[in-house]
Amino acid sequence: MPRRNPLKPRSAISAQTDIHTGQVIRHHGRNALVEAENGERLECTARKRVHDLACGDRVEWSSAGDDQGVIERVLPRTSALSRPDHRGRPRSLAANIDQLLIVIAPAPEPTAALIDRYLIAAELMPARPALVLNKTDRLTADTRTHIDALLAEFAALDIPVVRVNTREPGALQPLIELLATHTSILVGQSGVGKSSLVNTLLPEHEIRVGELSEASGQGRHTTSDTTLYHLPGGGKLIDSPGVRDFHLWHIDKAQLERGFREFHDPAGHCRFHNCRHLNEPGCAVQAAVDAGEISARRLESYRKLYAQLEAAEERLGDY
Ligand SMILES: Nc1nc2c(ncn2[C@@H]2O[C@H](COP(=O)(O)OP(=O)(O)OP(=O)(O)O)[C@@H](O)[C@H]2O)c(=O)[nH]1
Ligand SMILES: [Zn+2]
Repeated sequence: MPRRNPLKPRSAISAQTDIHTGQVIRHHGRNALVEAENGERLECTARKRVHDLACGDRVEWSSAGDDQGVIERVLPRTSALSRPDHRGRPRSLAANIDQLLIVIAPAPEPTAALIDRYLIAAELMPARPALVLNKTDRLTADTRTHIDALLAEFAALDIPVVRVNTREPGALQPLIELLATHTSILVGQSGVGKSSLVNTLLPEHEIRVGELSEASGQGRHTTSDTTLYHLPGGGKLIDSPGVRDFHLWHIDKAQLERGFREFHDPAGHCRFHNCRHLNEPGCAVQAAVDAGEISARRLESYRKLYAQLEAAEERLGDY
């Protein structure tokens, strides 16, 4: 057996050999519940050098006794969802999400412009967007026509669309299939049924299992904490009231254009390399609209958002 180097302190040896990976299920400040690779959960404290921990973060942790650990480092994220804190600085809410589910319902009446904004948010995270029409039991002859046209426009952009309701047994199946193999979040207007969907999708024990022990004091979970849940039908759901309320915060013009995925190809053929697709001659995005390849409404929506960004920039410039 090799002898331990007597000059090497014990702690340094363990720090080198006892590093594991895991995922943050829920956290409260520096206290986090981490799920290890083997599925076991342990309470961890993050080292001071670990900044901006978020639910869903993949971390390296070392053992600190029975069911206790120390978060040494956050591994690079594939995506992040952040929102401004009370001082306007961005704070990460959730990480490593790969699917943004935009929930709509016959009422409150959905608007295409709102969906456009969520699609920009998805593109920037980045995450795959999908549309979930909930409350299909509430469709009427009138609302059905409007909703069908709306969904068809987005389906034509290769955005997956499912139709569900929380009232009939089995009516969530298309959503369950969409959630499997992804780490998703649900977003949408107030009243579309996001809480009802989460409550129907998650078994009762999953809602409780993420709780941090009361013993750690600061680790007490509140219903507003962002939590990562394992879904019975496969896949993971990251959820909290803050995540459900998420909408687009400040973006710049380049980010705006990235959010309109069907513009990317034609934009490469505009006469001017810095074409804004507003009213420039030789604009290939406008030509694609004229040829019926891109929806005129989408270009109009982009131009409205562009004008809003411009106005916001001018206001800032006044200071
Ligand atoms: N008819 C019908 N009603 C539903 C369905 N899903 C949810 N609801 C009802 O719609 C209302 C709003 O549902 P919530 O789950 O609170 O909606 P939410 O999106 O979480 O709303 P906020 O918490 O305000 O963001 C409630 O009265 C639900 O019972 C459905 O599939 N069909
Ligand atoms: Zn152009």
